[in-house]
Amino acid sequence: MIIAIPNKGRLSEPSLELLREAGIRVESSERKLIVPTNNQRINILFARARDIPHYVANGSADVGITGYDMVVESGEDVKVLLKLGFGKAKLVIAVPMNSDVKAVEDLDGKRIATEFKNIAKRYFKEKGLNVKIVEVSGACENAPYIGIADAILDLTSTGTTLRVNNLRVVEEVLETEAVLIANRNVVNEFEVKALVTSIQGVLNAKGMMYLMMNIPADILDEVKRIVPGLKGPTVMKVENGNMLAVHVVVHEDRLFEILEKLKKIGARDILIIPIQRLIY
Ligand SMILES: Nc1ncnc2c1ncn2[C@@H]1O[C@H](COP(=O)(O)OP(=O)(O)OP(=O)(O)O)[C@@H](O)[C@H]1O
Ligand SMILES: O=P(O)(O)OC[C@H]1O[C@H](OP(=O)(O)OP(=O)(O)O)[C@H](O)[C@@H]1O
Ligand SMILES: [Mg+2]
Repeated sequence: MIIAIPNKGRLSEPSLELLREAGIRVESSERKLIVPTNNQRINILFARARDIPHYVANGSADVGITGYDMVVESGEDVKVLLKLGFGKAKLVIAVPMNSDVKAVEDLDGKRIATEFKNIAKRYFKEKGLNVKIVEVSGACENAPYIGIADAILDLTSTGTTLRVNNLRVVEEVLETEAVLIANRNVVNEFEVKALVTSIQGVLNAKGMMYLMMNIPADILDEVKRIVPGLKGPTVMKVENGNMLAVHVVVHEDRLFEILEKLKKIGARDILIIPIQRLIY
């Protein structure tokens, strides 16, 4: 199986990291075209995020990681298998602060600079607006100031770039995040399914902790109220005395309040271990 992942840019490191967590490590550090992994049946194809939908659709790679925006822009017919939770951004239409444009409808007859010409064309066509698309390949925010466009269609996440360039959002067009995509002919293959299970297991486990503790048997009901767990806690008898060992999965965000409550009602020997994979 060949997995295409971005060779540069914002999605590159997080993609490698996610694969590492899912047990797939890239063997060679050189960024060759196709690189083997610790798994004999898996190779990595390093490519531009923008090209990955095409490579997956034509079978050069079986699966790939890229931005959902890139999938939509490419128009390729690939299967989106998983949302990956990183590379989150919004594709927005923005204009200079002092522009007269209040709503998208005011853009009729105007020029829009973007790296997303297909999405832009489709969007304005559906709205019945006649605009001129000015294609740029980056640093789109400059376009209104150098006089080549009246508005831009570009990605924003923290909003910093829009702010420092004195631009305001008129409309949100698309929400994007990194996705795992597959060629439609291979979605049912064992390796592809195994990859989905592995990555899903990693995503499910994010922030989840395995909590173990010893409790006096008579506080079990109270403990269950504090930590219900996935399907109720696992309860085991401790060999000596009237103690129980309780194991339960909790989200790390809840630990702050949970631990104090558990301690207060008599839980002790509390151990907390991060969970690497969680497959429901
Ligand atoms: N500000 C952002 N916040 C979060 N994700 C982003 C942001 N900008 C881009 N992305 C995501 O990362 C993907 C790749 O963007 P990136 O900037 O890394 O490469 P690029 O600009 O398309 O390529 P190039 O390196 O050729 O300029 C985008 O398609 C989008 O899905
Ligand atoms: O809301 P923010 O956090 O400021 O992010 C938005 C910026 O991020 C992306 O550019 P990138 O940094 O990838 O540079 P590029 O134009 O070279 O692709 C995007 O095109 C915006 O310019
Ligand atoms: Mg970019």
